[in-house]
Formats: sequence, structure tokens, C-alpha cells
Amino acid sequence: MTTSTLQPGQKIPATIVTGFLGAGKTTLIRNLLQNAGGKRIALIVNEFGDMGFDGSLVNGCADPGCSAEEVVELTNGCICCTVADDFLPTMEMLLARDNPPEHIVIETSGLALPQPLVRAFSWPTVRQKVTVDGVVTVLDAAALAEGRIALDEEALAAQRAADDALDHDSPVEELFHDQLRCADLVVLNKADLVSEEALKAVREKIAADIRPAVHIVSAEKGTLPIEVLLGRGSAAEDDMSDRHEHHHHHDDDHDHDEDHDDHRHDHHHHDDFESHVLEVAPFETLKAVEAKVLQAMALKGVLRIKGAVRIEGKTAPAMVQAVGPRVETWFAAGADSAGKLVVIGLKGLDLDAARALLGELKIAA
Ligand SMILES: Nc1nc2c(ncn2[C@@H]2O[C@H](COP(=O)(O)OP(=O)(O)OP(=O)(O)O)[C@@H](O)[C@H]2O)c(=O)[nH]1
Repeated sequence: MTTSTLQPGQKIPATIVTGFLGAGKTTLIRNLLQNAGGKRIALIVNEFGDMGFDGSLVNGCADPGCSAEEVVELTNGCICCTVADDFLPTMEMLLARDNPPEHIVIETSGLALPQPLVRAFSWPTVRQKVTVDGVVTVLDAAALAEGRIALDEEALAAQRAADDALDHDSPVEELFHDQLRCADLVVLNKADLVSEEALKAVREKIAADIRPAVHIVSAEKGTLPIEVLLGRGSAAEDDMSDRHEHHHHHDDDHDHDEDHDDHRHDHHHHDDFESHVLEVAPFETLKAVEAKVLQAMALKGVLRIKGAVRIEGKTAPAMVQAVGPRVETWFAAGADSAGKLVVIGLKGLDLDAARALLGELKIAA
């Protein structure tokens, strides 16, 4: 018999990790699982894109409490719409296990809003057994310090100026505010990349967007004590009124028909983004990958590139992670889907140029 830290009848706490693309959610969760101290944590990953890279990264975790069969991936996109189809059955499956988890961690897609997910915890079958322990919003302090991602700053201003199709109510900006508004804890990640003063300025800037009494903590590589991340007991599902979002689905009615009028705030955020998986040819060197990916990141609408590619003459595939102007590559044995890059960005991103730059293979008809 395995012992559980939960009392009989006690609801299983669930932590929702949200945050913008590339902010460091997966890194934070990997750290959390490695330091779980034997606590049985189930992880649900909601990935935007067709491949589960983040799942495979987390799978590499050496913690015996993190077994592969506990990792459940929803590969078909935004929780906002998959919640009824995939999230609930996934939860029910986890809850029906002989040995249910002691804690559930859900990584949302960087493009999903946390609010619809929190609301799903009010649904009867889930509510009886699970409660939201906390919503952790991970932010890229380096990006924010440079005014690049979200907030109404240079990056968006430049994008708007360059593209008439992007209007004042940028979905990226709304998404960012909504992720902050729902937070029980804000993690200013990548603190290693910014000065003390810049970190302080970012803190001040976001303070207006968070609910009172929500803490902002800074972190490097998402390294935070497990006690800070888990055990917050926020019961967010009972406290939604103050966690409002720009785009709101009615609580007990997930009917999409109501969204069919074209009122500005009633569109689906994920409609404003797209993601593509490119099968790419091997690169000559790591440096060559970095140079091409860097150029592709500068293309109109591209927000994030990640994946694993082949390097000529090397057996291990090279992992690629690009956020803003920062591109990281490293060799990693055992990645199964090498030769693929996921390009994520605003709808209408310059896909042709990305394909050409990244060397997409033409599949023979
Ligand atoms: N310098 C630095 N890099 C970091 C830190 N945290 C994460 N990174 C890097 O940032 C990149 C993105 O991190 P992820 O954890 O994959 O980010 P994510 O939020 O899960 O990204 P998506 O899955 O695209 O939403 C990776 O290359 C990480 O190694 C940090 O604190 N400092």
C-alpha cells in the first residue's frame, strides 16, 4: 500500500501553471517534480501545436514519483475549447486510479487563458474530489524588462504600426493581463538575465494588474521551494468573480454559439494565433541552427520556435528553444522527434519565409 499525505475525503489540490510562451513554465514544473520529495504528482500538459515536446522534456525527469504514465498530454490546443472534450475525461481518469495522485499540476498552453480551466473545476464530477490549490503565472522578466512581450509597449506598438490587421486591443496584451489577473502567485522568472533595478521596475509595472495580496516572487530557471509553489489552498474555483478576463465564457454554459457575434471582446483568443510543425533538413552546425532560428524569430508575427533538429555528422539531436532574441541549442540524447521545429505566432505570421529560412523539407507527393 502506498501512503498518501491526503486525509480520507480530502480534495486533491491542483496547481495551474500558466504564463506566456517561453516564460519558463516547463522549466519550473521540471524543477518542481524533481524536488517533489516523494509526493505523487500527476502532470497534465496542454500543448499548443501538434507535438508534445514539453512532455518529452518533463519525461526526462529522474524523480521516481514522476513516471511516464502519469504524464497526460492534450495535444490539440487551447484548453478554452478542449476543456469539455479532453480535460474532464483526463481528470476523471486520474481520479479513478487505484492510487490517485496527491497533487495535480496542469501546465496550460502559453496561449490559453487560465480562467476557463479554473471554471472547469466547478463541474460536479471534478469539484467533489479536486480543488484548485493555486494559479501560478510565470513571467519572462527579461522580456518584460525590455518591454517586448505583452504589456502595451514597444514590441506591440511596432507590430501594430507594421500591420494594420493588428488593432488596439491586441490579443497578446489581453491574454497577458488575464493571466496576471487570475494569478495566486506570480513568478518573475529569468531573474538571472536582468539587473536588480530592472526587476524592481517590472514588479512595479505588473503590480497594478494583480489582485491584492498576490505575491510576486523572482526566480531563476523556475527554481522555487516546493512549499512556495504548492499548498496555497486558494480554492480559486470559488473565487472567480475577481479573476475576470477580457474574454469571458459564462460560468455554467460553455456554449460557443454565443460567441458568434462579432463583438470585439467575444472572439476566441486562440483564433488569433497559429502554430506549425515544420519538418526540416539537418543543419551543418549548432551555430547555423542558431543563426537561422534567430532570423526566423525576427519574421513578422513569429513569437516562439522550439523543437529538435539533426546536425550533420552527430548522432544526438539538437534541441532548440527560442524566445524573443534568445536562441538556445543543446545536444540531447533520446529525443524521438528530431527534425521538427514548431513555429508559433500571431495569425498571419510569415510562414513562407520561416519555411525557407528553416529549411523545410518538401515531402514528395
Ligand atoms: N536564462 C534563463 N533561461 C531560462 C529560465 N527559465 C527558463 N529558461 C529558458 O527559457 C526557454 C523556455 O523555457 P520553457 O520552460 O520551455 O518555457 P515554457 O513557458 O514552458 O514555454 P512554452 O512551452 O512555449 O509555453 C528554455 O530555453 C529555458 O531553458 C531562467 O530563469 N533563466
